[in-house]
Amino acid sequence: MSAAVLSGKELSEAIRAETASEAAELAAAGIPPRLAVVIATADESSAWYVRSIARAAEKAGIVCDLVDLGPDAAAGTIRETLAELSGDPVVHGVILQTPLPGGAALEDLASAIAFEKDVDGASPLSLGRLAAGLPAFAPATAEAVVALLDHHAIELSGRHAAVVGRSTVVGKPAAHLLLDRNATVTVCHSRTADLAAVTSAADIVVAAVGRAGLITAEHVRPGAVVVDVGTNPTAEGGLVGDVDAGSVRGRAGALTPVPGGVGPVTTALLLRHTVRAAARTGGAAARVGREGSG
Ligand SMILES: NC(=O)C1=CN([C@@H]2O[C@H](COP(=O)(O)OP(=O)(O)OC[C@H]3O[C@@H](n4cnc5c(N)ncnc54)[C@H](OP(=O)(O)O)[C@@H]3O)[C@@H](O)[C@H]2O)C=CC1
Ligand SMILES: Nc1nc(=O)c2c([nH]1)NC[C@@H]1CN(c3ccc(C(=O)N[C@@H](CCC(=O)O)C(=O)O)cc3)C=[N+]21
Repeated sequence: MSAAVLSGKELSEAIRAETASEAAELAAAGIPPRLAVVIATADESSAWYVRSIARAAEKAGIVCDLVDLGPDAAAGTIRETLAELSGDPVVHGVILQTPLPGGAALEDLASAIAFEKDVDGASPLSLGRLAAGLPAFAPATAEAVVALLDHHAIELSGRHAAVVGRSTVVGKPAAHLLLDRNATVTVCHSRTADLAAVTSAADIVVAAVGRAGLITAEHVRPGAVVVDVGTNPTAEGGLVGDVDAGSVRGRAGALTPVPGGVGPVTTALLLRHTVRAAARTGGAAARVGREGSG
């Protein structure tokens, strides 16, 4: 048996096409959607993401500003930059890349991102609302995990999902989204005593750790669905996941590839969020305009 390949290509292309047409409408209405990417890291997987965002934004007709503060930026500088972008009326979306310098916490700095511009759902307000089941942008990666499973018609309700990783960017929000879909969720992390025992009891394993090849066949129950979120740079200049695809492929029922799985869907959803954020400010401006002239 060889696991089915859960590609993100078709889904990401569909989201990008829809996003491009919404962006064109907004631009025609005088509201060109604009995303600011704040970078304070030399991390190679972040660099992959930033390149992917910039390329996809250009194709979708979204203006993308890369604000690179350097890997030694002080937390105060990052915070001020986020506050400034939040106050800039031509910017509709703001994302702060992780990891952050000097152990700064994303959830602390991201509180400087205005709620309506928090297109990667990183601020405590967005995350709190997500956990409470209230409307907010979900972190694009966590949303991509569920969107990719939905796209491939994988049932979530009543199934046991093990999420490996508990970051604010992926693990925790992915657990909330899966819970919202009536999965029974276990969250694992670096102190989990027997990782293989937990993950091999699950129907769905989501790996979001950042360690190449951590998840091997012994972590996976025969026929389980495995979602590989990891994007680990290789010495050859490529990307590999957290899943040892060579061994897991022969045991899992389905597996997302890296590259070409969760990554492209993440990028597409971030751009969709940006366009939706722009549409909302546009709607508000139009209302103000009507009220002003009426
Ligand atoms: N494809 C995509 O769209 C995206 C990919 N990524 C990639 O996903 C990966 C994870 O990213 P991110 O969540 O930001 O990373 P973080 O470093 O913030 O979090 C990693 C998590 O993995 C846990 N962990 C570390 N070692 C182990 C272990 N041996 N066993 C079990 N758990 C472990 C950590 O536990 P603890 O909390 O105890 O330290 C932590 O919760 C990275 O490769 C990143 O590049 C990220 C976002 C989007
Ligand atoms: N606040 C924050 N949110 C993140 O979501 C976040 C982050 N910080 N820091 C870095 C990691 C890493 N990450 C990736 C997303 C997509 C690809 C991606 O699109 N990869 C393509 C390959 C690259 C390409 O060909 O475009 C693929 O998997 O097919 C890679 C990496 C998001 N991250």
